[in-house]
Amino acid sequence: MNSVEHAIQIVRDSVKSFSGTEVISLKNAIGRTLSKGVASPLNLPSFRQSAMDGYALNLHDSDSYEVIGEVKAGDPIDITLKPGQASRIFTGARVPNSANSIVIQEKVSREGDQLKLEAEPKTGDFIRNIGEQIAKGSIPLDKGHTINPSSLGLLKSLGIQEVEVVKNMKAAIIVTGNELVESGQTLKEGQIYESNSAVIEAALKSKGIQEINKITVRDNLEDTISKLRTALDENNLVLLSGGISVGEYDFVGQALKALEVEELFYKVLQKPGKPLFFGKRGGTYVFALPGNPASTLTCFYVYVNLLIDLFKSAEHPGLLRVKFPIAQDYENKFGRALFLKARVNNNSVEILDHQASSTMISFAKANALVYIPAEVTEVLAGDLVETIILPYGS
Ligand SMILES: Nc1nc2c(c(=O)[nH]1)N[C@H]1C(S)=C(S)[C@@H](COP(=O)(O)OP(=O)(O)OC[C@H]3O[C@@H](n4cnc5c(N)ncnc54)[C@H](O)[C@@H]3O)O[C@H]1N2
Ligand code: MOO
Repeated sequence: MNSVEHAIQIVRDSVKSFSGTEVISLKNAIGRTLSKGVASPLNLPSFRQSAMDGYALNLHDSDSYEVIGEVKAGDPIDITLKPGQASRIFTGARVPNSANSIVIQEKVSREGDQLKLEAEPKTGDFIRNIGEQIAKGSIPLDKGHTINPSSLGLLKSLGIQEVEVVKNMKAAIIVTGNELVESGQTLKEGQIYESNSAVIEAALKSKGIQEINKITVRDNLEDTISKLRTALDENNLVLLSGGISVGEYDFVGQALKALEVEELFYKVLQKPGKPLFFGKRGGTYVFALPGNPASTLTCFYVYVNLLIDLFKSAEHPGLLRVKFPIAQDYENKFGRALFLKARVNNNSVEILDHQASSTMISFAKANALVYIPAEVTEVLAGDLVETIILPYGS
């Protein structure tokens, strides 16, 4: 059976990054990856700004100043200060051209127009200079950067409204399983509420994928083949949920064969997610994700997430992996690599209860997955373990 490392390498080797680009509105850009660096159209700040509430000074040799005016944030005025004169000023306000220092209001006493300093301000104190954060024409964000809330804020502060990004994948989610029922309906004996498609859809959206087709198939070969065929023709990423194991009603494997999807790997020595399938047909990538909910999401984070990043040439493909000391002893009795739902707390990582592939309870509380290689049978408290940081962990 494939090792985790081999399977990841196959994903890496199979992906051709996509060269198509498009210009999109910044408000739709979360999760999208820049196809070229963004040049700043202005200096940030574009005028000298006060970093504090206090007084703008034209420095001289005494600690006494005369206050001759006031500048609030947003005021366009420029007060001319002679040496020894000051202006009341507030955080974010334009510093008068003639001022060369700001003193904070906690360090002065004021009587009428007379100001007495209780500090020795130096030239440049609390003044944010023009272009100090970002110089006009410089490239604050490079090609390959994936837009997140903070980079969205940065681009907004530069007045940028559109960005050029790599075209993203168009995805289909195919859900198999006769036992599955949409929420809102009454469950009959033997039925469960369908949840994987919502999980996969949310995870895809957070990767900036907006075109997502959700398809449901019955557990029969004809329906699976016909809907899979259409999905393969119309998308470049097809994610199937369930039906990939060895049961008599698991038709996904047969349908993939019938439609000549090239198998790149099937089955990985891992828990959860052993029956994971990865293949390709033309320019379409296909994952058959094992149906157990925690298996589906683990496989998404470890493999699908990586593929999407590689496809759009993201600067840092895949989730961040770091080493943490493990908080407790942990035995690997399975002879498979483990991805364990875990929480990083301060300086260690704790494995959570409820690791079964069928439950999301620990996943919901996790902020990381601990990776234990297949050949490691036991880790002891304090050992460093590879820890994959989850995007939604909080
Ligand atoms: N004899 C064997 N049986 C199984 C093996 C095996 O090696 N030999 N492998 C087990 C492993 S490991 C896994 S993982 C599962 C994966 O099987 P499938 O991908 O075929 O998934 P299903 O059988 O369709 O479903 C498994 C489980 O998950 C529930 N499920 C499925 N889809 C959804 C959904 N969309 N929303 C919520 N829950 C879902 C389903 O009801 C089942 O309980 O196979 C083992 N069996
Ligand atoms: O590998 Mo399966 O995903 O354990 O349940």
